[in-house]
Amino acid sequence: MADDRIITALDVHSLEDMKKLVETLGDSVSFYKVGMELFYSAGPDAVRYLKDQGKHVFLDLKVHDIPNTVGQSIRALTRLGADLMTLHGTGGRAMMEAAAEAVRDEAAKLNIERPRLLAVTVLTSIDEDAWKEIGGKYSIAESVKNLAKLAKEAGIDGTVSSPYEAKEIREMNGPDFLIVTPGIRPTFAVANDQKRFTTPSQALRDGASHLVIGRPITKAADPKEAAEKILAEIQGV
Ligand SMILES: O=C(O)c1cc(=O)[nH]c(=O)n1[C@@H]1O[C@H](COP(=O)(O)O)[C@@H](O)[C@H]1O
Repeated sequence: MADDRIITALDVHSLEDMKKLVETLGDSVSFYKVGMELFYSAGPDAVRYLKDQGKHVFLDLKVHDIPNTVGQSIRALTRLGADLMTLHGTGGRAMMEAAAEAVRDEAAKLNIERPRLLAVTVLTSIDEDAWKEIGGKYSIAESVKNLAKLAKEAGIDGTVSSPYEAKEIREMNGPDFLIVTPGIRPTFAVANDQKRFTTPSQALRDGASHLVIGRPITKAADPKEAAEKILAEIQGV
């Protein structure tokens, strides 16, 4: 049976491919991520289809702009009824505050459950060399911690970070803060472009509330079997 802590990333570029995967995975997955590839190809129908199937939806569009634009965009996205949505923490305090206010206000107007907002910190494909190259002054760990603190202060519900930073964020931001970690690789999978990654059970032990897993499931020869192996690994963690 599915586990809401596992979010499967539907990184495909058509509604048909998405539906095929969702059918294949059946009741082994209850939470899906719609990211840029699928949303830019299929639009809001992708979210609607998943909600109609009774699935939870993480709408990962990583919004990043000036506060007014972000607030209005988050307002529009709130109407789609996703459970989780992302914005970039590096957009700063005022941008995150605008988003936090917009999502609360719009959900109250529509009388719907409020989507939870997550601030993306430092992408899991970035290592220390790549971080320095783009001007990172502090270590990745310090920078992620700083963004997680700022996000909480701005009224954001959680962060997207690598599993490496989960423990410190959990200690700092408390038990209710959402810590969503991509960069998850079961022992049977290859790393691809991920640089800061660990296994599903280790990420949960370190304090992650949800794990985002894409290719280890979706590109597996048997996606349902891969999902079930992951579910077995995290049982009891
Ligand atoms: O926001 C995300 O979901 C995200 C943030 C991050 O730092 N790293 C990261 O890999 N992701 C997403 O998580 C998913 C990981 O996919 P796989 O590497 O195939 O498991 C992709 O959809 C990425 O867009």
